Amino acid sequence: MDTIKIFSPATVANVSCGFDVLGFCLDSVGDDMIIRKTKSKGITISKIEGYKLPLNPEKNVAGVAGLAILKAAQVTFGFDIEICKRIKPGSGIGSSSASASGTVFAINELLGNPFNKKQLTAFAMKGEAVASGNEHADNIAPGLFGGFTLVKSLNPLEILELPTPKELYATIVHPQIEVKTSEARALLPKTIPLKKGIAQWANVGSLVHGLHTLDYNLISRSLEDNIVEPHRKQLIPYFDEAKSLAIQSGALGVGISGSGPSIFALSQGEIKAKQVAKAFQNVYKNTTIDFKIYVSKINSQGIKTIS
Ligand SMILES: Nc1ncnc2c1ncn2[C@@H]1O[C@H](COP(=O)(O)OP(=O)(O)OP(=O)(O)O)[C@@H](O)[C@H]1O
Ligand SMILES: N[C@@H](CCO)C(=O)O
Repeated sequence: MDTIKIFSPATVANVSCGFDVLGFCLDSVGDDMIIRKTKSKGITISKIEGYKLPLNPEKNVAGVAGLAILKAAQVTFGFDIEICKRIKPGSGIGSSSASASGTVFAINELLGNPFNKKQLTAFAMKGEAVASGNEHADNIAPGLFGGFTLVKSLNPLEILELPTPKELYATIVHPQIEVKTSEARALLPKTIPLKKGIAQWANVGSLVHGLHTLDYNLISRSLEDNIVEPHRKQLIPYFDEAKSLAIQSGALGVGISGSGPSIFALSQGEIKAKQVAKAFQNVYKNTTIDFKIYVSKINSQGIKTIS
C-alpha cells in the first residue's frame, strides 16, 4: 500500500477541570487527509484545501509530526501530505492536533504499523508544539486512542484510556473567531491558590469516577473549572450567556473547548444535546458573530482509515 486516505476527527481538550490532561474525541467534524509514499526522502505538503496554512513542512504541524516519525523509522523514502481541512485553525477543537495525529497515524499504517499509539502520540506532540509553543497531548491522545483519555504524565509519556459512556453526547458551538492557543496560554496565572487546586483535582477524580460508574449526576457535578475558565472566558463573546442557557436546557456541564473560542457541552442523550444546540443558536443568532454548531457522539474509535 502506497497511499492512504484517513479521517482525523476534532477533539475537545481540558473537559473543564482537566487542563492539559483530559480530552475526548468527536465524530461529526474532522479533516480528511491523503498521504502518499514518495521516492525522495523527507516530507512534502502538496495541497491544503479549506484554510490557508503553510505548505512548508517545517512550519506546518503535519510536516513537523511527519518528520518526527520519519526520523525514528529511518527509511530511504518519504511521504507527501494532502489535507482537506474542515476544522478551522484556532478553533479550540484541535485543528492543529488533527493534522499532527492524522499524519503520524497514516504514515505508521503505510509503514506496516511499527509504532504503537503511545509512540505516535510522542511524534505528534512534536508537531503540536509548533502551534501552541509547548508540547501537550490532551488533543492528540483522544484522536489517536479514541473516546476519553487522560494524560497521566508527559515524561515519561503515559496515556490512560477512560470509558466512553454510550449515552454521552457533545454539543459544540464554534464562534468563527480565531483564538491562538499560545495567546490563550499566556493569559493564565503561573501559580494558583491551594484551595482552588484542591477543588480542581477533586473534580478530575470524580469526573473519572463518574465515567467509570456511568454516574451522570456525578459527571455533571464534576464539570467545573475555577482555574482556567475565569481567565479565558473574556476571549469568547457571550460565553456566560451561552453557558447559562445550555445548562437551563439540560446540559450536564458546559465549558471552554481547549483554549477556545469553541464552547462544549456534554449531555445525557442526543435529544438533550440537540436542545443544547438550540440554546447555543438562540444566543448567537442575534449577534454579529458567525458561528457553527455540531452535535456529536463521543467517537470511541478515533482516527480512521477511509481507503
Ligand atoms: N496543519 C495545521 N492545521 C491547523 N493549524 C496549523 C497547522 N499547521 C500550523 N498551524 C498553525 O497552528 C495554529 C492553530 O493552532 P492552535 O493550537 O492555536 O488552534 P487549534 O488547534 O484549533 O486549537 P486547540 O488546540 O485549542 O483545540 C495556527 O496559527 C495555524 O497557522
Ligand atoms: N490544554 C490546551 C489545549 C489547547 O491546545 C490548552 O488549553 O491550552
